[in-house]
Formats: sequence, C-alpha cells, structure tokens
Amino acid sequence: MLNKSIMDGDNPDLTEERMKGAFDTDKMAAVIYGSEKFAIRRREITESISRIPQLADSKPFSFMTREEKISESCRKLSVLSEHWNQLIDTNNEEEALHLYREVLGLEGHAFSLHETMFIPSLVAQANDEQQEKWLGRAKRREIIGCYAQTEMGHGTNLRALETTATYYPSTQEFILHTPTETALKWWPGALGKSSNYAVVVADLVIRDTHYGAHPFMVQLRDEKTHNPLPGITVGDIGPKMAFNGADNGFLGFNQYKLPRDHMLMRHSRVEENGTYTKPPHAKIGYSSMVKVRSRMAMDQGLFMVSALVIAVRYSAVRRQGFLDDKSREVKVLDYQTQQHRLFPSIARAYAFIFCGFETIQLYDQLLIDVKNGDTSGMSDLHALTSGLKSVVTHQTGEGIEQARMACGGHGYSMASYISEIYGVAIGGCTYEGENMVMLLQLARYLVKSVELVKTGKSKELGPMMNYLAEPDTQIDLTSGPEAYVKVFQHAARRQVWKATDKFHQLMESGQSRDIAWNNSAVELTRASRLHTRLYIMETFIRRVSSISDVSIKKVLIDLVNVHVNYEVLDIGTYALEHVSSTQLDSIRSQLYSSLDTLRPNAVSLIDSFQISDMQLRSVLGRRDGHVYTNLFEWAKASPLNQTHVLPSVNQYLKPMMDKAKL
Ligand SMILES: CCCCCCCCCC/C=C\CCCCCCCC(=O)SCCNC(=O)CCNC(=O)[C@H](O)C(C)(C)COP(=O)(O)OP(=O)(O)OC[C@H]1O[C@@H](n2cnc3c(N)ncnc32)[C@H](O)[C@@H]1OP(=O)(O)O
Ligand SMILES: Cc1cc2nc3c(=O)[nH]c(=O)nc-3n(C[C@H](O)[C@H](O)[C@H](O)COP(=O)(O)OP(=O)(O)OC[C@H]3O[C@@H](n4cnc5c(N)ncnc54)[C@H](O)[C@@H]3O)c2cc1C
Repeated sequence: MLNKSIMDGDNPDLTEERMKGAFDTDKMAAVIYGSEKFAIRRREITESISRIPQLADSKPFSFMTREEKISESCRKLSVLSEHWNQLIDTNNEEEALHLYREVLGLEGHAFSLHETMFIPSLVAQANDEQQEKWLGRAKRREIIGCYAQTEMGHGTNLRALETTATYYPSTQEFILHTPTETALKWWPGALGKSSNYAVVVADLVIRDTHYGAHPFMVQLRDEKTHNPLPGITVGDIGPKMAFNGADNGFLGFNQYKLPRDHMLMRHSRVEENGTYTKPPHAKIGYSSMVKVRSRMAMDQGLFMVSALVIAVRYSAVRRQGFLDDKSREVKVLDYQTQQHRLFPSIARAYAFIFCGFETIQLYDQLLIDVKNGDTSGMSDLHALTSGLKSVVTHQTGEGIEQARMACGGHGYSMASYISEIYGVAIGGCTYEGENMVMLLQLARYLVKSVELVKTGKSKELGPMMNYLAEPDTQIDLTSGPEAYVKVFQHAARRQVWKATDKFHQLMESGQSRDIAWNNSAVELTRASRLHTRLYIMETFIRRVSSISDVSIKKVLIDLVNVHVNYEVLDIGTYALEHVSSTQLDSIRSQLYSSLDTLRPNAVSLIDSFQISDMQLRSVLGRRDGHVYTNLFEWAKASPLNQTHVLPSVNQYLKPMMDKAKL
C-alpha cells in the first residue's frame, strides 16, 4: 500500500484519493522528518499515546473555557510525568516536541516556555556550576520556568528595558527592581500562574554604569506553596486572540534581592567586588531568541500543514457543482481555483520544513562553536533567521487563511479548528521580534554586504551573499528550476542594491544615518523578503535534488515546479525587470499544468506528514473523512445543546415575547 492512511470504513472519496497516490507515504515521512528512524519513532510515540486513555482530551477543546483548557493541560502533564521515560528518549528534543504536540496541541500549556526558552537559556547562558545547580532540576521538571524579557512599554528595543538589576559589592547581591508601570514584564508565556522560576532579562547596573540587558535566574514562587515570594508581583495578562491554554503573564519586582551567582555567567561576569567582564560578542545574550527563531521555519511549516491537512482532505470529500459529468457533483479539489489556493501552500510548507532542518542544525553547530570560543557565525545566523522567521510567519498566515476559505462555511466553524491554528501561528509574526523589525535586521546585513562588494571586498561576503556581486545574465526559462533561482537572484540583487543606494544617497544628501535608514525602510524590507525567498527556493531545490528514491523525487519535483512558477509570478513586479510579460504568460501556463500534475498526489502529500487526529483536533479534517456525520455529532455535543430551553430564554426572551402578545 503506497498511502499508509488507507483504512476500511473511511470515506470512499478519500480512499480513492489515497489509492491514486504514486508514492509511499512512509518514505515521504522519512524525507519530511529528516530520517526513517525519526519518522518511525514519531509513529511509535503516537501509537503509545493512544494506549494511555488518560492522555485523551476529556472533551472537545473548542467547547472548553480558558480555565478548563489550562486545567486539562495540567492534568495531562501530570499523567505524562508518569510516562515520560517509556514514551520518549527524554534527551531527544524532537521526540519531546512531538509528544507535546500530540498530547497538548498548540494552544499552550504550563511547560510551553520551559522547553522552548527556559532550558535553552540555561544551556546557552549558564556557566558549568550554574548548570550543575539548575539544569538537572529543570530537565527533571522539579521546577517550571519561563523567559521574562518583554516589558509593557518595550519589547522590540531591548536596549530600553527598564527593569534594573543593580549590583551591591557590600552584600554581593543584585537588587531587581521595576521602577515604573511600563517596566512590568508583560507577555512571557507560562509566567502568569504556572512558573516558579524565570530567566529574567534586566539592565545590569554596577556603580551607576548601565551595562544593558543580561539574563538572571530568578525564583518567583515558593516551591512548597507556589505563592509569589515577597517583593514579587505576578499574574496572568488575560485572554488573547489565541494561545489561551497558556498563562502569559506580568511580573514586577520591588527591590527584590538576588544572590550574585544568579546572574547567568557563561559569557559575562560580575566579580564579588563588582568588576564586570564583558562577553566575547555583544549580542551573545540574545541566543535564546536566535534558538527559537531557528526553529520557526519548521514549526510554522507544521502549523500550515495542519491547516492544509484539513482543507485538502475536506476538499476531496466536499462535492459541489459540476464539470463534464452532470450526473454527479465534483470534488471541489478538482477546481483549478481550489488547487491554486492550496497547492502552492503545500509546496511552501515542504520548503519551510526543509529550511527549518537547516537552521536548527546551524543553531546547534553555533552553540558548539560559541562554547569553544568562536562567535564568528553569530551574525550570519542572526541575519538568516531574522529574515526567515519574518517571511515564513507571514506566508504561513496567508496559507492558513486560504485553507480556511477553501473549506467554505465549515472552515469558519470551530469544528474545522483552522481559526485556532491561524491565531496561534500568526502570533509568530510578533513574538521573537516583530516581523518588520527583524526584516530590518537582515537588511543591515544586506547593506553591509553591498558595501563589501562596492569596496572590492567580495571575498569577505557571508554565505548566500555571493549572488550580490554577480552581473545580470540572460535567463533561459526552459532550463529548469535553476532558471527560476536566477530570476529570484536578479530580482533580489536589484532590490538590495536599489535600497542600499537609496540609503546612501539620502545620507549623502545630508540626512543622518538613522533618518536615512528610516526613509529607506520599506525598500529595505522588500530587499530582505526577496533575499529570504531566494534562500527558501534554493534550499527546497537543493534538498529535492539530494533525494535518491525515484517515486518520492518525482512528486517532489512536481511540487518544486508548483513552487518556482508560483513564486516567480508572485514577485511579478520585481521579475518584470528580467522576464518579459510574454515569459510571465508562459510561466502562468506552466503553473496551471503543474497544479494539474500534482492533483492525484495532493491527499498523499499531506497524509505524509502523519499528523494524528488527536494532534489535529479538527472535526472537518479527520483521517476517516466522514465529515458530515462527524460534524453533526460535534454540534450535538455543544454545551448549548445539552438542554432544549436555555435559562436565558426563560429569563428574557419568553417574558419579552409574552409581553408582546398582550
Ligand atoms: C524546544 C525547542 C523550541 C521549540 C519551539 C516549539 C514551538 C512550537 C510552537 C509553539 C507555539 C507557540 C509557542 C510560543 C512561544 C513563544 C515564544 C516567544 C518568546 C518571545 O517572544 S521572547 C522575547 C523576544 N523578543 C525579541 O525578539 C525582541 C526583538 N528585539 C531584538 O532582538 C533586538 O532588540 C534587536 C531588534 C535585534 C536590536 O538589538 P540591539 O538594539 O541590541 O542591536 P542593533 O539593532 O543596534 O544591532 C547591533 C548589531 O548587533 C547585531 N545583532 C543583533 N542581534 C543579534 C543576534 N541575536 N546575534 C548576532 N548579532 C546580532 C545586529 O545585526 C547589528 O549588527 P551590525 O552592527 O549591523 O553589524
Ligand atoms: C503569543 C506571544 C507570546 C510571547 N511570549 C513572550 C515570552 O515568552 N517572553 C517574552 O519576553 N516576550 C514574549 N512575547 C512578547 C514579544 O516578544 C513582543 O511582543 C515582540 O518582541 C514585539 O515587541 P513589541 O510588542 O514591543 O512590539 P512593538 O515594537 O511595540 O511593535 C509595534 C509596531 O512598531 C513597529 N516598530 C517597533 N520598532 C521599530 C523599529 N525600530 N523600526 C521600525 N518599526 C518598528 C513594529 O514593526 C510594529 O509595527 C510574546 C508575544 C506574543 C504575541
């Protein structure tokens, strides 16, 4: 069986699609998840979870209140704590993340930031002694931690953080203090009610000198009673657009004392007498953010996939209207518009995940290099991940919204669960650095690269930047996907140079550097987007070229064809400098034919992600495809339907109608 999702009793329309798939979905899963070993482990973990009934949702998530969601996830975490070692290799981050996604879903929980930022901060920022003291406890989950950096008045501009950590040599203590309301930490996930520890980022002050943002390990709550410690004000910031299973919180300090060895001292130090040693790289304290950004292509790719699993499966069972055969309505997946809505996003999701694997590995390597004293790779990875997180989160939001609309009215129902996926995913446009700001971080690097070329130092260009020094050449669009890479290189190069020139000209005309930068900013962000999309395309093509299995490679080449045609058309206004409008017409025709080629494999391509029904939490997207029965059952379970007459009817509507009758 090529598509391993085929099961007796499934909707025959989906079974028909699965029979059409031309490749083995287990083999594709091995490509998606980086190895056959991990793809198998994922399935084993999912299978083991299904044998523990207490890990199942006690009722549909969409019918739960916020308090119920938080309580439900804590209940499951306590069940999980009995099974960690039997379910996963606890040293394997990817296995742990899969387990979390399966059991707890995406709405957040008490450990959301513990694994994501608290432990990574200790790993990257704490010295050996400090790791000895805290890392084991954190990994064993004796304590729960979060990452408290953003303040009510400042998130982006870390240099303006107001929380102070003032060192007093006389007592060998820091005093943490929140001087104003705007200095309250605001937003940290799992801070409000769950965490008893936090890595707090505060402005280090020694003898009136401000050394800027530094990380501190801070106990927030009593380990026995869980009550906030004296000097600490902490709570939940209230409901959000989505991600409401998490208690994002606020935190204030009133002259809170902290022993000297609670500043995380792997890279910078404060001696007993107050002597400060600066880190080997000024931004080394930002590493936890780079860690999460380096994961975001993968995580956002998976968010988009979840929405696409729902939309593609639904589109294969939803019949509406007619094509040639007037005796039976067609599957909406047969409409070209539906394919155009969904297939380019499938291609992007694959591309994002392949990029994600690269950036996760780059971060892991950087961590090793930095430990060995080599910080030279930090700028490259910062620039790459800044651009990637921005482009990927934006395009994921677009893709999920298209998936919702592709499900018609049912997409708007919480039964589809797409609105929750959307709400959580687009949080990524904001967290870990607001997208525009991060595009501008990449732009700094691009401008510097152009300056290197201009001054004859092209040899010093960082990875991925050589194309900026190359001359424009004639493009032969019949020469395969590489020709499309050339189109992107031309467009990105032109935009990067154009934005840099504008910036330079404004400075030459007398504007200060900051004002000239601001007046070039829209052009600069455009340059960053094009550069990043070029990287995504190149990575996608490179990964697919490296595959040896013939049937897998064939369908992924079809997907690459959808991608390159769609992407070049999408940047049509930039590409027009290098590609004629006649050539664009021919790319359009190729896109339509590539959608058609991909059509028989659409369901198998999304089944290959092997996202379980439990993880998906969508009534509309279930593997069995019995959409209408499942939808009706779900609606009947609505709390509103547990009684025929609601109290509000008796209390308000009925008296009102009765009065009107008099
Ligand atoms: C277990 C693993 C992870 C699992 C993840 C699973 C996820 C599953 C999905 C779950 C779903 C939801 C989970 C939700 C999780 C939410 C987590 C969210 C947490 C947060 O948001 S934490 C707070 C994040 N905050 C930010 O990102 C703030 C953004 N601001 C900044 O980063 C900085 O202020 C700045 C914009 C970079 C500017 O900094 P600064 O003013 O100091 O610097 P300059 O602009 O002047 O630049 C100077 C110079 O420094 C270079 N540089 C800046 N940063 C870096 C860096 N990090 N590394 C290297 N170099 C850097 C910059 O390029 C300049 O260089 P130049 O002078 O141009 O050479
Ligand atoms: C779901 C979620 C989870 C979060 N979790 C955490 C967490 O665990 N820990 C934590 O510490 N924080 C967390 N945050 C906070 C998050 O990191 C910040 O909200 C984020 O960094 C953006 O900063 P800001 O809110 O200050 O936005 P602002 O910087 O105020 O952005 C507002 C607008 O100003 C623009 N802008 C700002 N500066 C510039 C500039 N220099 N140039 C051009 N435009 C600019 C932005 O582009 C944006 O359009 C979380 C946020 C969310 C939404």
